[in-house]
Amino acid sequence: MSTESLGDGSRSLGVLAATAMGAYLLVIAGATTALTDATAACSTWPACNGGYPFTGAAVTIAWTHRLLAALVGVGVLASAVVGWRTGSTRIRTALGIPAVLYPVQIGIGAVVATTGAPPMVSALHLLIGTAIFGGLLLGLAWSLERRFPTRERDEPLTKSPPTEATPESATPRPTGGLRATLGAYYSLMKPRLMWLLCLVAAAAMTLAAGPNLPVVTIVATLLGGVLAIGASGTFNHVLERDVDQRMKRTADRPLATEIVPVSHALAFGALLGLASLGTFYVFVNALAALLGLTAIVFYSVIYTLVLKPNTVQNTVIGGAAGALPALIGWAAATGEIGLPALVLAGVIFCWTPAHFYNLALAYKDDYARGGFPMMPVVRGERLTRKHIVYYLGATLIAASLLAAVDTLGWLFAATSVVFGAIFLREVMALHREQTREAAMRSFHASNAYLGALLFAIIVDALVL
Ligand code: HEM
Ligand SMILES: CC(C)=CCC/C(C)=C/CC/C(C)=C/COP(=O)(O)OP(=O)(O)O
Repeated sequence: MSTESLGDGSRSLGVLAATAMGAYLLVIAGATTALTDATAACSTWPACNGGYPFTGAAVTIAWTHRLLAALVGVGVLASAVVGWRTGSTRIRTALGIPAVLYPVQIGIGAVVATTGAPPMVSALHLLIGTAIFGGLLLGLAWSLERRFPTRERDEPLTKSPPTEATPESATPRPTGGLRATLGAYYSLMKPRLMWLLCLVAAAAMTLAAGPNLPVVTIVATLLGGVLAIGASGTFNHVLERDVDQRMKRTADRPLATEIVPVSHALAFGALLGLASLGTFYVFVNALAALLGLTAIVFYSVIYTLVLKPNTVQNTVIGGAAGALPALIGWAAATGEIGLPALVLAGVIFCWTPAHFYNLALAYKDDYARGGFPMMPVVRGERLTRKHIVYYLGATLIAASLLAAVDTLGWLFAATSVVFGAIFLREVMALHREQTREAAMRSFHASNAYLGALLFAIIVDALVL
């Protein structure tokens, strides 16, 4: 992580970030089967089976874990010193706790290595590792907040009265034509969301069934999902057509410009919804159809009508709808809902605010103009940036839990660490730069993190 360009105090932030990600690497590696196997191959401590040479992959993994643990230990000490120097009680506490827990963790690590890892001791090792990571991340979030206060006005805005807006692109009202009409119906389905939501369902199916799933189930689940997103996206356009006219980002949408009549859009949405549920019911199973219906109703009605205009927690609660494809994928493969599916849904749930709050920052004025109580609008930019760090941390912890409840391996762990570090780097840049461009980079890093993680799940479960 580049610390040179961060300016005064940036080296300290770099130390905190690198130590937090190092601690995370230890946690997620500890949760994977690769390290469990390695522990069995290396039953003496602190050196593995008398020291050199590194005989075989398992012993190499065990050695790497121990050497990395020593390195992170130095980082934890350095972080405690950094925290102490700030003079802030909460930063001192957040960064002091990892320093106190670290020797305990080393002792438990020795027990895990030498006694064949009884489940309770291994679980405690992971739990304390997570607490160390959590302390470091909180210390980082609070240090970032202190180091980079919001440059512009940051008083909470009240729900501002909507005002007229000119479309950002000043799009002339389309005059029709088959191409334009088809394009309008296509955009009603919110196609840009589809790849990632489909990847969620695909990852869940793969986790549940590995390569042993009939092609028809895979195709029907993804098709049913695409149609469900299309239906709920269309209903969302219908319900928000007035407010879309007032927001620059959305003023050129097909219902805001009236290129598509409301009645046609409603019929299109209903058709997509029926096609989705029919596909799920006929080619997959009744549970998948029920979950698909829940997702459509949640996004179109509960999120759009109830949550989005009325509560600052709209994104957090709304994340439950985005997490449903994880349950749909698992249900498609097994006919039930399993623990790994719930944990994967938890990953998506935690990730959603870390994903959307970047856009909420980038389009804060637009959301205020539309009268939506988005986090930066009602609670300010500083708090929103800090919450992005919190939810990023929660996402990483949820991903390590997924490694613990399922048999995921090194590719999954490495992807979460590498793309998590890239995401964290962009979130730190957002704190520093506080521009729309930085918020958009952080938004794209959020999508890259989840996309890569889901892809790694699929490859891990199918190939490795
Ligand atoms: C409350 C939940 C969520 C909110 C409020 C939200 C909000 C948004 C918004 C406003 C956009 C821009 C859309 C556009 O310009 O058309 C967007 C883009 C996107 N969202 Fe979300 N989102 C949420 C959850 C999710 C979930 C659960 C996923 C997938 C797992 C997801 C994946 C995407 C993708 C792939 C894009 C497009 C990115 C691009 O165009 O580069 N979102 N989101
Ligand atoms: C299977 C299925 C139906 C899944 C649905 C999953 C789901 C709810 C995804 C979340 C997508 C979402 C809320 C996007 C845009 O927000 P917005 O509508 O607030 O964005 P806008 O400001 O662009 O209108």
